[in-house]
Amino acid sequence: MVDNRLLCVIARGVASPARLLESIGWEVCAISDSRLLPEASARGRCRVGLVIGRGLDDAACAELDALLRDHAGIEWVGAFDAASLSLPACRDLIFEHLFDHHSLPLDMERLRVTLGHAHGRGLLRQGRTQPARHDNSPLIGCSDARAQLLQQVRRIAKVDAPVLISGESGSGKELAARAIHEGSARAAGPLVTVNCGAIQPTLVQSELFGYVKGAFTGAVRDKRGFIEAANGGTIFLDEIGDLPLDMQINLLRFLQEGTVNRVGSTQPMPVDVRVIAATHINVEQAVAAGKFREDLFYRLNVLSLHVPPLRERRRDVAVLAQHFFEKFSTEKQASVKGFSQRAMRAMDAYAWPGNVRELINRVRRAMVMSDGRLITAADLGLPESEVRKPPERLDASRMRAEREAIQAALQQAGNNVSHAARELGVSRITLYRLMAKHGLAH
Ligand SMILES: Nc1ncnc2c1ncn2[C@@H]1O[C@H](COP(=O)(O)OP(=O)(O)OP(=O)(O)O)[C@@H](O)[C@H]1O
Repeated sequence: MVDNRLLCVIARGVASPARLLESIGWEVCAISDSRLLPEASARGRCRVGLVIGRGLDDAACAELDALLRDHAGIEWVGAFDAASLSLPACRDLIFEHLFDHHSLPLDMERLRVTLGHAHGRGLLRQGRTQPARHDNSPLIGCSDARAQLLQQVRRIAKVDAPVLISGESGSGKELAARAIHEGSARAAGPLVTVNCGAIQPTLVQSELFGYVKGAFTGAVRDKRGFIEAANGGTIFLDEIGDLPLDMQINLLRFLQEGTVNRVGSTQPMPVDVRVIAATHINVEQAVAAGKFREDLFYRLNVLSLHVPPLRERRRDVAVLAQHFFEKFSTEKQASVKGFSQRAMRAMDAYAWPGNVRELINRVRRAMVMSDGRLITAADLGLPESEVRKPPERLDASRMRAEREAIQAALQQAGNNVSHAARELGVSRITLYRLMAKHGLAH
């Protein structure tokens, strides 16, 4: 991977950054003038950048802010002195643009590890910039869970049996039902969606099965129900767990016989409808509690599909957020240009109890509320999350453990190398060699 280990360095207040970074093991491309940066990154090999700043002021931070914003495709790491770090503008830089930051003077070993992680992240980012949309599915995402879901949807669409979709509210059950219908042989027929929980219990029967003139007061003419309206297509019964028990038996009869009886009529009417039901409750538990008919459960659950909650497919979060950001940007002339790194981290860390629906609402609201160029975690109404450090590489942790053990042994032995070597179980010569390796002067 040597060919990609080019480090673009912008230094402010540091005389010779290339010399400072001699031992880093990367090819260093020091940029003295911001106009040279596009040229350097255009060489296409530069995935990681390092900003070194000593004695920064607000103007220098503003210049760096513009520069980093223009080169957001590079994973930037920062290194600043304590005075710069105390500046709010410098802290904003860190949170808006940087993958990680260090304080000066540099700990070369730590920096080498961070740059390695930044490089790895750059590679990952390359693979995920475009959401997996080549399949033309309305289900946006790039996680393995979403790929599996699509595969199941395709299989289920090929057969004509009833389907029971489970999943938390807002996770995309209705969207999955639509995808099944649209991928099935019934795609040219209607898709009728009924929210069973939203219909008054007294009206469920007439809404689902229809009625004939004179069936009850107000039935002034014949009316077909939702099931008949879906003839030749699919009926999607959302929140099936809310269907009253006495209605469940009628639905079961329809599933068994393929006919409906309008209220007030004894004439069964054949209908050709595929049923897809969905619920956010655990139907097996509802069956055990006597709230859902077991026979209906088995009749509906011929094919089952589970839509995982968003927190179990975190890789979809950024892609979905970006998708809806772009969608709403075209709806109205938005001044916001995207999400800040901090906002991305906050979304990544959040549990999304309301799933995709909640994400859509938060993005839409943030686009209205934001008064900056980038959406912040606060605009999204999310708590700021700590920077999640990637796990340390094994060789780096071995090095760190070795150095710490030597330092501790030397300290305990009052810097007596022979004593420390004995405590560590190595020869004096070996300890001298190790001390030199870790830059521990005696
Ligand atoms: N993978 C996805 N890609 C794009 N949009 C999605 C995705 N999943 C869900 N949505 C959108 O999120 C919103 C909620 O999804 P949907 O209505 O399908 O959820 P649900 O599980 O049926 O919710 P409920 O149980 O509350 O009815 C919808 O606007 C839907 O279009």
